[in-house]
Amino acid sequence: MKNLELDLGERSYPIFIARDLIGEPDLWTKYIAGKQVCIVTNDTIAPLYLEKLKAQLGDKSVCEVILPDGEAYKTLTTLEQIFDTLLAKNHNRGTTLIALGGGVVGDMCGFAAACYQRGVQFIQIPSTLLSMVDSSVGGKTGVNHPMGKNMIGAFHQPNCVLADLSLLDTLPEREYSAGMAEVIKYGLICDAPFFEWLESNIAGLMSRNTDLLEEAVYRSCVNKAEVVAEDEREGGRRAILNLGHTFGHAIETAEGYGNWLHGEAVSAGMVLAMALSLELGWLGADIYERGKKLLELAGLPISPPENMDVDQFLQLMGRDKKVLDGRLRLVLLKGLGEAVVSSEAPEATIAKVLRAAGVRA
Ligand SMILES: NC(=O)c1ccc[n+]([C@@H]2O[C@H](COP(=O)([O-])OP(=O)(O)OC[C@H]3O[C@@H](n4cnc5c(N)ncnc54)[C@H](O)[C@@H]3O)[C@@H](O)[C@H]2O)c1
Ligand SMILES: O=C(O)C(=O)C[C@@H](O)[C@H](O)[C@H](O)COP(=O)(O)O
Ligand SMILES: [Zn+2]
Repeated sequence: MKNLELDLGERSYPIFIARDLIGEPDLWTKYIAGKQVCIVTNDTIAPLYLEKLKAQLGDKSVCEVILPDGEAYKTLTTLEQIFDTLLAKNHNRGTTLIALGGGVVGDMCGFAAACYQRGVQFIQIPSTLLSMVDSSVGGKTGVNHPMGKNMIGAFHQPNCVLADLSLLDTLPEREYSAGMAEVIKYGLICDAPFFEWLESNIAGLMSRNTDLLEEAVYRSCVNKAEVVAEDEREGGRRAILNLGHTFGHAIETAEGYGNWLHGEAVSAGMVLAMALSLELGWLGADIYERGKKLLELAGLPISPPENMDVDQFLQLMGRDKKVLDGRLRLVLLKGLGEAVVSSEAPEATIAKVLRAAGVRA
């Protein structure tokens, strides 16, 4: 087992990473403060893991909310199901919510925890690679709006994160690849040795070798925890975690939530961000090629969708949460493991890079 702590003073919490962790209640149920527990999951994950989780909760008073599966349901409307159940079952401020699922369930459960009776505690049990390495850590919670990704949300940290790697045994290949996009992101933005380690081990990782997987999840969480500990609410450095996301969120919104998976859109977005960094003369062509190659070996798309045009891209990118005084701020690379947040890229250069990647003029 590998553990780490996200250091946020009195809101610090542990992240446990190993196989078969749900079955070790002594390790994690102490992070449930009171008697009441509400498990939030979805209709794909519930038949696989809900009973196993409930069996660990001994004398707790447990209820469950089973949401419809999919990014398209990451909405304010779906959230009402959680609030309706909590109220119907008389859950009070001492309740603890448990997110059992991927990033969609985690983001919604976390947001419900941030809002219910103005804030209750919650635990993250991530069940996808993406949620183990990224969304369960750091306290960003929220839902989408038809006009933009994650537009409504809150920062709300969990009490603990339980990354039980055995849950990944049932994860479909496409979803596993999507998670690899965020893993590779850490190498690109802040950890060149990790990027090189990923290059050397990508074949074993794609065949889900347990030791390699544990190491990749651990090193991803270490990187994320370090950035979040320094800048919890994205006043500055945390924005580097957004590499590829201004492009990627535009793709997800344009394509209809769920058609391009988040990790797929981020992969194509990171290639665009690297291409822009190259165009600005900030990044060597060798690093650009290595980044693209690694994403490809992870089974990820490296080009944006063919049906978008440049104006639509730029318009959607203009709604990004990092926009300041009407100017786009993009995460770009000045080298391997050296991300910067910059508003220096002229719109004409961004448009040129989009066209060069095959986006219609
Ligand atoms: N809060 C953050 O910091 C943060 C970070 C990254 C991404 N996100 C968000 O996370 C979401 C993407 O998360 P995701 O990639 O986990 O997608 P997801 O939650 O949609 O899960 C992917 C699919 O896999 C299924 N699934 C989950 N676990 C499974 C398992 N163990 N076995 C079989 N099937 C399983 C799900 O039901 C779903 O169909 C996006 O909404 C994205 O915006 C948030
Ligand atoms: O934790 C962060 O900070 C991130 O940016 C991680 C991203 O991978 C994640 O997709 C996040 O939800 C994006 O946040 P947003 O603020 O751009 O919506
Ligand atoms: Zn992301």
